[in-house]
Amino acid sequence: MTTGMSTAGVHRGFLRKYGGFMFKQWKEKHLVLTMEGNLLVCRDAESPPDQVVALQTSCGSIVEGREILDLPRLPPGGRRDCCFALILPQNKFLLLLTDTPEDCNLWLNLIRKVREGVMSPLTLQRRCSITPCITDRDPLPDSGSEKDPGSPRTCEGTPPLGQVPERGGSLRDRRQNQAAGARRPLPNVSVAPPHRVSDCLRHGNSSDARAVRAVCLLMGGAAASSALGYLSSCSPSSPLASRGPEMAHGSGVFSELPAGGSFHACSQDVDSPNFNSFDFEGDSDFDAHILSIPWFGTVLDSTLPWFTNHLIICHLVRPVSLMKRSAKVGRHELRPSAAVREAAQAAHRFPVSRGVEEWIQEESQHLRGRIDSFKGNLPQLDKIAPFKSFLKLSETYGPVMTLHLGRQRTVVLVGYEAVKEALVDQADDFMGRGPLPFLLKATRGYGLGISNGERWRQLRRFTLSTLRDFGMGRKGMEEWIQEESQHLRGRIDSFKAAPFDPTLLLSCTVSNVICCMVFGQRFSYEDKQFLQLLNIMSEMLKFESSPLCQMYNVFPWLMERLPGRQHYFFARIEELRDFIATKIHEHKDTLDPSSPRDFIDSFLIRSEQEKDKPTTEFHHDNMVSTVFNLFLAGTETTSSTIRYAISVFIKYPDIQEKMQQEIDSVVGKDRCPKMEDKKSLPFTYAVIHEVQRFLDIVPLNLPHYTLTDISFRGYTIPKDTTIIPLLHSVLRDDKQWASPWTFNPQHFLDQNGNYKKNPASMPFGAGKRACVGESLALMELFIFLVSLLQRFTFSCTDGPDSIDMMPEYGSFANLPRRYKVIATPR
Ligand code: HEM
Repeated sequence: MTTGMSTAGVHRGFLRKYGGFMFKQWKEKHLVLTMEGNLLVCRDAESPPDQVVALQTSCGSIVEGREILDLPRLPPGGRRDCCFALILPQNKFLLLLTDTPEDCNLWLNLIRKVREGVMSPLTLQRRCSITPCITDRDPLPDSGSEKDPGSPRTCEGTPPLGQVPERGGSLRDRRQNQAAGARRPLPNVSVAPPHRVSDCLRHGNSSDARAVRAVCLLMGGAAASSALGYLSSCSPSSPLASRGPEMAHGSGVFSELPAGGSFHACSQDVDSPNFNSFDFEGDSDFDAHILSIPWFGTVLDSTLPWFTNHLIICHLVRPVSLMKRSAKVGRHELRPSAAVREAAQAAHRFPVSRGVEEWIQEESQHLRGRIDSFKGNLPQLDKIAPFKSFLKLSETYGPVMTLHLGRQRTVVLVGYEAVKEALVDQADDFMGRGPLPFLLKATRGYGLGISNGERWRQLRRFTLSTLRDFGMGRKGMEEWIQEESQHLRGRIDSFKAAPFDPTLLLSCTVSNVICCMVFGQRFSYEDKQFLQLLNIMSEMLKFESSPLCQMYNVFPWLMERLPGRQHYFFARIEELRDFIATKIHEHKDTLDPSSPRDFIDSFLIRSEQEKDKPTTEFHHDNMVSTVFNLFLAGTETTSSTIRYAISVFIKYPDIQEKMQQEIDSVVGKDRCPKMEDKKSLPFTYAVIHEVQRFLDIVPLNLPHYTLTDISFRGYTIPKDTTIIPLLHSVLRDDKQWASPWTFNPQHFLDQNGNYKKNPASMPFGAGKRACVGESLALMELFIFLVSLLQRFTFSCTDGPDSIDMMPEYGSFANLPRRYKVIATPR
């Protein structure tokens, strides 16, 4: 635990906080004692305060640990003499626990003196002899980002971006950092303060003793009553003391409830860390998980009613299990609604009565309010296509804007200039990958795609060099693709110009290329296991863009416990992982270290070489998950792009015809196309790039992440900020494209009809984290599409007008619409 320090204005430090009427769990909090005599209780050093205690006006008294008669159970290592409580108005109190008695005394002395006005906090700072860990900025709630010269502009409805966190270090260190950051001021748009729940039963603001009892009953019963008892007995000045006898410990309806510690004795499920993360005080795992994947979180609004209902039921599960030990409480004749009663009974076979219903309803309103505050800017976003909203918001807030997607601070970079400056010019600063709960689960946190730091560096270098060794972007790979294109054409021939859906077939074709590289083999298009795996991958992509997956990314701990289709998908993912593990096993059995056949062989050889290195990243888990990454990322992206290109051919027959003429004149109808031909096929190559630009398959990019505080365009972006380099805005940037919203191959052609590169063509991302499969994907797109047009003309039954070029937007990927196509041999 860090201890507080002060010089220039603020006393900062960590204490553990206990607040509200019932004891739930000790939470680590960041406390700030300000010059004005406010004690700010923050989630962490960067968050705006969850609670502000004006010591001179709001703190009725201070009670030390030894005076507390019925102290709730302390966490491991906790000591009574490290504890004290601030008694606040409206029956609230704040219980604080430090690591050491010295810290406790320090905080007590400072707080007492400030509260009693013996010293102004300013004087205190001068006298205080603690090691300095200071800020020269005042983090009062109203000092939001308006006063913060270094934060990217914040959108309306957003809590202010936290100031650069004070990560230890001296004032001099930080001044140097600031100088280096060359921060510049930006006016802040009006900022909604974080929502606060007032008059909440659970938080004890109500003066209705009956209601408070119900809250105790609902939210923690026994422990809560003990806490109330403690307050009554240790603080005669507390308003609680005048509450009446039934509120005092040991009296009235709670008299037979066990002591505070018994709260922890309830079922394991209820006591699990994840369950306890149901904390509506804004300081728990709940916050940590909520909307960590920004675009997935956008469904929260629409799913809120569902979520709230479930929360209430979960809410009940806890008290009901506690009531088992205090059954006499039942004489209040509380009766819940049928639904709630059913859920409670199903969970615990315990009758609950009706009066609770109203309180639950009221509580649910507070809960909704509280959840609203968690949503940050989410209500402002399009739920299906959040990238559209980002683009719109940037018209007001500029190309570098801060949003809070849920509680996750997120900086969105809009337009080619901003994205290129970040990903390319400041590649080192922006190379972190943001955490994606769904992918974390699927990969168990291993593998290239999701990792950071040394693991990522090692895996990325190895993957790139190994894929190149096996021909990625080279002749060897070209031959594989040519061979695969023959299989594809043969298969399409077999449809004899009848309409067919090319989706699965194209997945087979593209996946086989990856399979050659990774597993050293291709699969027949009839292979049942192969088709099964492709089905899983396509289901996964759909799942990733679905509201269910978004729920998972927002509330993984909850969705893990609730029944639902998510478990089906995770089971399917396990099948995919099992398949990979089996292949690895087979490779081990047949490995010849002097002659690696594919990616897996190379990985096994490297694992063997590093087997005595304790920090090696070349182990089984990283191997399975990296192969998983390649298999997944390399299949659906490329095959969907080919499918979209076929839709373009049908929609614009003149473009198709022009390409065919060009191909006929350069490659002819019989020779296999090769990459070298692209120089002589400028129109064809331009169309392929325009297809990628217009499809915009990964509009938000994969999330990046700041691994340290960084300076960008004069702003300081704190560590642990999610970065969205909005690829959609780059591919539609009107400064870079003549007609960004129209399909126009001229975007990639100069006046002489030669192919012209455009640096804003970034469908693969850019910089250090850019797609490792870019050259492979481009080769596949070129060879497959050219060889298809050599042999077929594409159309559909309902004619070009029936083709909708707008993809099906998803929160993760934009996928082309599915059509039955007709491939007429030429
Ligand atoms: C049209 C096809 C493809 C598109 C549009 C595409 C797009 C992307 C994008 C936008 C990223 C994220 C870049 C960033 O974070 O800034 C990415 C990452 C990645 N792609 Fe692709 N990709 C394609 C094909 C492939 C193929 C064929 C492979 C496999 C060989 C592949 C493997 C990966 C991997 C492993 C990553 C993660 C890289 C890392 O985190 O360091 N992709 N891709």
